[in-house]
Amino acid sequence: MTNARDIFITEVALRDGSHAIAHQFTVDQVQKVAKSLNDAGVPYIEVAHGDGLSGSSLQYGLSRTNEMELIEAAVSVADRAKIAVLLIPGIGTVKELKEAAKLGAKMARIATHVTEADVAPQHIAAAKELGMETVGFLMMSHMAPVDKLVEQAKKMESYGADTVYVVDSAGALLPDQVREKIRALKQSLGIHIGFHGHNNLSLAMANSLVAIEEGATRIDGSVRCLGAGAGNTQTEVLTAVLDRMGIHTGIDVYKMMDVAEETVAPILQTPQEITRDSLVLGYAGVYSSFALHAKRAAARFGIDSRDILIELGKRKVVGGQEDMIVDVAAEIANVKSQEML
Ligand SMILES: CC[C@H](O)CC(=O)C(=O)O
Ligand SMILES: [Mn+2]
Repeated sequence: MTNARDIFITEVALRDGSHAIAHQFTVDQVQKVAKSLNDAGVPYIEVAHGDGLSGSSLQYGLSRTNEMELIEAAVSVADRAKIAVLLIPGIGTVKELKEAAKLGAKMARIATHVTEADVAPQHIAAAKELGMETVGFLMMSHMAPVDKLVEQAKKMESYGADTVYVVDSAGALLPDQVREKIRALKQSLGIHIGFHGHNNLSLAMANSLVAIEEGATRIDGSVRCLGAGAGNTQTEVLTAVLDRMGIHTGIDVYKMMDVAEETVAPILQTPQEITRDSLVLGYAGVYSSFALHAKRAAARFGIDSRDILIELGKRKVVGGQEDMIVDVAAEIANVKSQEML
């Protein structure tokens, strides 16, 4: 085994986990988590609102703390790790990207729906000009057949992305589907391939390992599963499993366990687990970040949140269409009240 990393893990709890705690991170929390991740040897730590730069809004959920303050706090303690930011074109703009870069963010992950890579070139180019490492992040990858995914990934490559990710936003992909997607990308592209899983069907670890088997070298994880829905591939577990497999991540297994137990667990009001809502996200193929919104809409209209999520899955709703959650809930409540007459 050499000292070089075989697999580069990006820790996403301080961005994807923002969904799970309704965007309530404080500077103190981010600083403590980022420092302990940095000290454990995690190479990339993503920090932003759950919906990426500029996501704080009534539609997506208001942040307790300005994300630029959070990024600055993370940068101030990361002397080894690079701080990454996520940007969904249209929610975030080049202006916020420049601000984040000025504060010291070194990686930009430009996220689009899996069929919409075309909206990314401007932001990828801007990130490159700012000297940032760039990632094309193809969300809701379960919604595209392999040839479509390859077409879109090639676009990301042509725009200058250093890496392209298969993003299982809904936690809906099965291992064989991950296998064929990553295999096809590996055969067709000359850049790094990454995988971002959600654990709604309890497959995030299996899917991450399959992705690695097929040649992915960039894998996302969230410590203590602090991510949307049931969370992501659990970073401390992934680190231990890869170590057992002789795959070098550069992360200290004991220190990573300590981050989970001592720094992140106390932040969670309830442990991240596969609840019936997160299970339905994976089962119906719905965005993991929709879970909290659906729960609130269900309470407001006195209906079962699973009915909302199943209907959203049928309608193939994509990220950015959060307003549909309340529409669907109102429709279901209306139908139910008609039935009771
Ligand atoms: C809404 C952005 C989303 O949370 C990005 C992501 O992590 C995913 O699609 O899984
Ligand atoms: Mn995610």
